[in-house]
Amino acid sequence: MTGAAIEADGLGMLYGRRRGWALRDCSFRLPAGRICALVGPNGAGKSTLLALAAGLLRPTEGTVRVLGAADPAGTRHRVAYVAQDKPLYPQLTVAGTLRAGADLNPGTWDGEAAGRIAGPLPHGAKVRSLSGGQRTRLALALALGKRAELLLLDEPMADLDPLARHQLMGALMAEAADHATTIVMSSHILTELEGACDYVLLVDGGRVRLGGESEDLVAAHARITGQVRDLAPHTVIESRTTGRQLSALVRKEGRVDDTAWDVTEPSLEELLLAHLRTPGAPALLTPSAGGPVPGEVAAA
Ligand SMILES: Nc1ncnc2c1ncn2[C@@H]1O[C@H](COP(=O)(O)OP(=O)(O)OP(=O)(O)O)[C@@H](O)[C@H]1O
Repeated sequence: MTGAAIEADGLGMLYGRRRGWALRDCSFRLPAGRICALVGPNGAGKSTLLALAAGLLRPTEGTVRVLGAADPAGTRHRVAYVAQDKPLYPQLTVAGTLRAGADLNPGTWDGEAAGRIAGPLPHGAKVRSLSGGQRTRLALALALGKRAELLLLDEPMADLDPLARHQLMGALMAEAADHATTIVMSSHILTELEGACDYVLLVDGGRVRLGGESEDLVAAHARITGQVRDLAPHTVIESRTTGRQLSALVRKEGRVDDTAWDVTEPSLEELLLAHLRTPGAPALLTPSAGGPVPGEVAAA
């Protein structure tokens, strides 16, 4: 098994007693080299999880190991974190910001990578005069220039125009492929993540609900349509009946009887939406994400 970029064990975060848990009982593993989509509704705990992994918050309970280190704060030089509000020094120019990136990362700074991302920006302009999307581009340029092993990106594409989004997503993918960089990217744009990410963590209500390779998570489910009948032994994530017709998304327990139903594979977006609509659906982690290895539970 490859090394883990992030390993969380019973991770919990309470900002204040009256606010309730932002994150609770989170245990999962993210193998190194993956491009992971971090999805979930507003307030699910995505930013909290990223800030814990970046070592900017200390967990209230449990642990999070990052690149093998027990204290994520001690591994910041190997991690680049782009927060949702893209904090930058407003009085610096674009060129000055890139120079600061080089000064702060001696020996590892990749000026060419940063330059490729920052290219379209007005280099003499002060950061405070940049639009939201331009600031995002600059923050991503700093993150890529750092040549980090792990990129933690909190809704990086939210304020980019579609062309910039497409281009920057391509640049991130190229970075990941060339340098085996692990990327964790939170986003609400499920269609965009589908083509780009090979790993998924779905967080809801402060807990990890789905975790693993996108392909394996999709393959563990089926969309079935046909005459209304008992769906056991499969776990129903959501279902709808119209007259005698049934349409359901199920988690497969063994083979689905395709003589009785039309069986198709759901898209990743369909799968995520179904789980978001059904907060009570049981959690599923694939073995690489720390879930049980098939057969092991029965043998135990
Ligand atoms: N600094 C903070 N102080 C107090 N509560 C906080 C703080 N940051 C987040 N929270 C609370 O923790 C919970 C999780 O918030 P978080 O920002 O991690 O969610 P999120 O999934 O990133 O949401 P969004 O998709 O809206 O960005 C929410 O209830 C939020 O109100």
